[in-house]
Amino acid sequence: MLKLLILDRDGVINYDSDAYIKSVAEWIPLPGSIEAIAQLSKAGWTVAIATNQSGIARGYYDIATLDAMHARLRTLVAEQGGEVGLVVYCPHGPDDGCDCRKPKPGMLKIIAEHYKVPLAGIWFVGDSLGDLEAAKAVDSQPVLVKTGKGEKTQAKNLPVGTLIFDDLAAVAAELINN
Ligand SMILES: O=P(O)(O)OC[C@@H](O)[C@H]1O[C@@H](OP(=O)(O)O)[C@@H](O)[C@@H](O)[C@@H]1O
Ligand SMILES: [Mg+2]
Ligand SMILES: [Zn+2]
Repeated sequence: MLKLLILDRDGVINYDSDAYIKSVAEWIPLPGSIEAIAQLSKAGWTVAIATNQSGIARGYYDIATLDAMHARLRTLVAEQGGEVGLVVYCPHGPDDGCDCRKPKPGMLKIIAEHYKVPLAGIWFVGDSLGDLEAAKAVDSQPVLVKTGKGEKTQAKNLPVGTLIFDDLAAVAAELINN
């Protein structure tokens, strides 16, 4: 079966900001994250992304800018010999009542349907409680990294069974070496 790993974006792949990531210039990879995605990809993993982007609804940046950030991500990973799979984002605001904004699992379902794999047990790596709750809602494996908002999230009431790693590089090492 396909080896699928789903990642949150801000705070897992790139630095996050309470002021949102509003431009390609503000989209800065966390240390080791690009290499981790490339190594996973080269080890046969399909790496997809599920990211809340309420900054679109808030008017902080547009879809073209968001797409440019993801093009940058794909270029950087390709330079390391890897590739990025499906990127799904929720452009809505907290009050829009959509089905895709985490902690709802809508984006995870879209990714699973795209790759025709069940979500049960699939690792979803995030830095926010909503990421972990989205995973739990569809019986995926919640995985917390301590980057981004992760250390603050770790102090909260985490879903039972949440795995905790320092960063994405540590998650990649675990998956590749075990
Ligand atoms: O971590 P992912 O899902 O990739 O993206 C998170 C971002 O969309 C932004 O989400 C916002 O939350 P609100 O959407 O305003 O509740 C804030 O937490 C920002 O700091 C953060 O940059
Ligand atoms: Mg995040
Ligand atoms: Zn949405």
